[in-house]
Amino acid sequence: MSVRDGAIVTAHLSIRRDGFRLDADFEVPVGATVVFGASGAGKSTLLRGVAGLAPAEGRLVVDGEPWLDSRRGLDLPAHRRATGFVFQSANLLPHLDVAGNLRFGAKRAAGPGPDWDEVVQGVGLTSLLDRGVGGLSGGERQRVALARALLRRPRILLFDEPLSALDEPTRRDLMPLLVGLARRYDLPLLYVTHQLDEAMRIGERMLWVDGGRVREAGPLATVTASPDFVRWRGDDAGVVADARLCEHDRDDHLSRVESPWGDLWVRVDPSRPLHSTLRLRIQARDVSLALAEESRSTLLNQLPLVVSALEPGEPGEVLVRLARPGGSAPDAGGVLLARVTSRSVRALDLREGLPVLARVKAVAVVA
Ligand SMILES: Nc1ncnc2c1ncn2[C@@H]1O[C@H](COP(=O)(O)OP(=O)(O)OP(=O)(O)O)[C@@H](O)[C@H]1O
Repeated sequence: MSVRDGAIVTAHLSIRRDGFRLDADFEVPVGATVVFGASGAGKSTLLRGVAGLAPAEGRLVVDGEPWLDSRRGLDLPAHRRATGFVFQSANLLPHLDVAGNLRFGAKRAAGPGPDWDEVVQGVGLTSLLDRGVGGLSGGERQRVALARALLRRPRILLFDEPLSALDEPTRRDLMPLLVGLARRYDLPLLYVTHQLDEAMRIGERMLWVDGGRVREAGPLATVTASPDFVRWRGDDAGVVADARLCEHDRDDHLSRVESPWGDLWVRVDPSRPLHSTLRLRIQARDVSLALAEESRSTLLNQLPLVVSALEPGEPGEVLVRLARPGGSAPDAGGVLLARVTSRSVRALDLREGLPVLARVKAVAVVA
């Protein structure tokens, strides 16, 4: 299937609830968009508005089909919107076995899409079809919910914290599956989470929802490096980027990757194939700055970069924004952040345009 470019979903949703109002304008392309924000920001409300599960006003077009247009009096009910919704709890029908639950989704298929065998195999349910759902593990239950959603042949996938009730190993297992499916079936996916680590692993793009509004939207690397987002995250602030695996040094158990910040040595599972893409995260607190390269250091990763901006951080701290010399705009995802003391800023006379050496103490391979 070809990957479609451009916005597949365009929305202006206005939803009023007791004491809360969501006013969300956004566009979503094919692939995984995380809907991220604090508890109570309106993430679930936004998802329910798209699904037709919360009464909304405004306009919503999904894959060329208007689902909501208040001015024309159009408001498709939930059962006529081709959504594949997966909630935190799988909501399976307890009196049916796995196959029965899947047939329930398939019966409501909204149009062309993947067939039974493909979904059952793809989601890893072949050996579970005859099992009653009562005895399934949490991860297995979510697999069934996912397959049921796909068999509905949706035009959009809507996942509301689908992994939050699961343990960490099961979450790790399921994450690539959840995200891979959006690409495999050429679908937009809106994925609600309030956990930054999950957002960083899952998302290609991010909608940052704050106080009932979409505060920022765009590629994950751009939104998470934006000054407001960085200020909001405080000590947790950092940057994320996709990098290419170039070389395994099996003697030293290190691998070289090409990242938008420059080449880095990281610890990577040696079975990962060369040229594959890794997602890296570097937290601002793990980057320090020096003016010239010392010949010896225990730090492996020292990147020659240029100061592009200085932003106030916590009292006595400054967030230094860094870019490749003569490199791309910050939007391109090549920005690195360093959290340093105001005293060090004065001591090194840090200022815009100054070449520095960014010493990276820790690089996390998040996906
Ligand atoms: N059915 C409802 N009736 C009235 N108010 C509601 C209803 N559902 C949600 N709200 C309110 O709307 C606001 C946004 O809730 P929502 O569940 O969308 O937030 P959220 O960002 O998904 O939060 P969380 O991460 O905690 O799930 C909250 O103040 C909530 O109390």
